[in-house]
Amino acid sequence: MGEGCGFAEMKEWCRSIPKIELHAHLNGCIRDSTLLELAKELGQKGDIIFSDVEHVIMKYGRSLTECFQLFDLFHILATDHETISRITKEVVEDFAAENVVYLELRTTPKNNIAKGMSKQSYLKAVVDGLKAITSVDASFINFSGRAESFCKPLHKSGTNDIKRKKIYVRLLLSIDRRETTAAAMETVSLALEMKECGVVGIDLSGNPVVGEWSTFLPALMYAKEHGLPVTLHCGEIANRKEIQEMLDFSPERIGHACFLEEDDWERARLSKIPVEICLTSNLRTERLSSIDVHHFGNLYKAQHPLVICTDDTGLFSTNLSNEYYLAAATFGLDKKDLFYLSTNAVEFIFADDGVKKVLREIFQDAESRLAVELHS
Ligand SMILES: CNc1ncnc2c1ncn2[C@@H]1O[C@H](COP(=O)(O)O)[C@@H](O)[C@H]1O
Ligand SMILES: [Zn+2]
Repeated sequence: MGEGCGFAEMKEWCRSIPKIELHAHLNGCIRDSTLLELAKELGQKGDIIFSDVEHVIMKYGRSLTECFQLFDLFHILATDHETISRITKEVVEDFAAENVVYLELRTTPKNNIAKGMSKQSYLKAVVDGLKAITSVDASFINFSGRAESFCKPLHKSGTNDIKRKKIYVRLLLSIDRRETTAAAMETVSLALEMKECGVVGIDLSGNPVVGEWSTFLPALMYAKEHGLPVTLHCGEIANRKEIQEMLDFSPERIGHACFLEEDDWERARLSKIPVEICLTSNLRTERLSSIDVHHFGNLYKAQHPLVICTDDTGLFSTNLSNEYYLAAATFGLDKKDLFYLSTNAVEFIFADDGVKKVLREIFQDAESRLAVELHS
């Protein structure tokens, strides 16, 4: 960490600077308090045994396998449309509260016949959650399109209230590795239909030991052909063949990248593919022996395009400010380094140039405001 700067001061700096979050899964970011409340309700209905679930929710360390068991539980707790809207609203409010100015929130649209849910109605519930946000100014709509009326925000911000946090939110639709080619195609078609509601790209995620690359490729190619950017969970486990196939696909970004080998990195370096770095997630799921050997160190030194992200704030009890702090504390970054790391992330977002322009202005304003600290 930068010399002459105490822990508390650095933590406050990480919280106060504007930040960009590009890798956060909706259901992985549910507040513990909300999960407990939902679990209590289901416990009272006799659908689950609350004491068992409470123990699992409050547990600190989780293996990668346990994470996916836990997602199955989260999906039971947050199944209906109302709950999806509620968690969306809360997650955006939480990111805005720690000065995230642009959030690309990803989520897997789900078909659930028992709940009368289709992928489309799931996404509508997410958008309803965005519309319901009142405590911060959330901008999430591409106004140019035909779905405008469906997406109209319900609440307008008060123009005199200069203290209100502002956050741009865009959505990535995730394909779960358990899904079939047809289901993956359905997600990509939905993303194309819902572009005007702020959907800006596609993600491939889910348990990395499940599924085959060839199953998802047709849908991902379809996205590419229609100009929809793609980010892939790549190399979360050591699967050499799949990592190479993923790099052959040339996604717009990759997440994790824990198990790339030297020649994979050579390709990644040449193509300058931005990497979404999730330090706490990788540490907790034991993707590396200790944080100081994380590939962030070498990539940062090599000035490779990087963006610090959380992955699952709820699951890993973290937030974006904490991830910036962890990077500083582990790799000796100072205030200025962190600020420019955050600023550079603007260039890797999937939203259009109009949003990029606004974000660049937000960072320029912050740079002027923080000039003394940045240049001391
Ligand atoms: C820990 N590392 C990870 N690796 C791979 N996929 C992950 C993940 N963390 C989360 N997800 C993916 O996101 C889903 C939860 O959010 P949504 O239901 O989509 O909102 C999980 O079910 C999983 O598919
Ligand atoms: Zn992830």
